[in-house]
Amino acid sequence: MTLQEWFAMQHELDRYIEREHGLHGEELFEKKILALLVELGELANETRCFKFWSKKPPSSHEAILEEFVDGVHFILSLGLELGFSDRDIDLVSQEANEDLDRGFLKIFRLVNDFRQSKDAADFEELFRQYIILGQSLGFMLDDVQEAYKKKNEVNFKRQQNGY
Ligand SMILES: O=c1ccn([C@H]2C[C@H](O)[C@@H](COP(=O)(O)O)O2)c(=O)[nH]1
Repeated sequence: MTLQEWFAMQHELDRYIEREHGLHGEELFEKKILALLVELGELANETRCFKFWSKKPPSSHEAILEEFVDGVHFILSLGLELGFSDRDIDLVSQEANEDLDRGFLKIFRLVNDFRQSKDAADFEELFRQYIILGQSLGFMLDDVQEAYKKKNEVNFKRQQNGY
């Protein structure tokens, strides 16, 4: 899937949600920023990477991947809000974070930087670093795109079922 196809899938879902909830023209940027921060917290919780006080293991690889792609939805959606969907962002890298906690904290900071600046370069850096966080969790870009497609479909069904 190309990046343009990825944005197009998100665009369809966002438009469906907006129609379903009568939100056409509503300012959703800040809500989507908050939603992304919440998803990041949920993702960190599933990995349990920061829970030095607990011996419980992390959630399954699948559960963590599903949380991860929730975040991808909101990143794409934020890019669409600001008209960045035609940008050529190179998401392919071999990088991974050496320390997961710091990887998460970096994304929280990048989300806030992007919230303030609404700048294309900050958006691209956020998207790239989020993909690198995924690689640190063991997800290659292809896994992420496949899981995204599945969750996108689930999101449509949820809307159709009165979520
Ligand atoms: O405008 C929106 C609003 C929500 N979602 C998707 C992203 C996540 O996959 C899911 C979040 O749903 P919860 O399970 O957190 O309610 O909804 C979008 O793609 N676009």
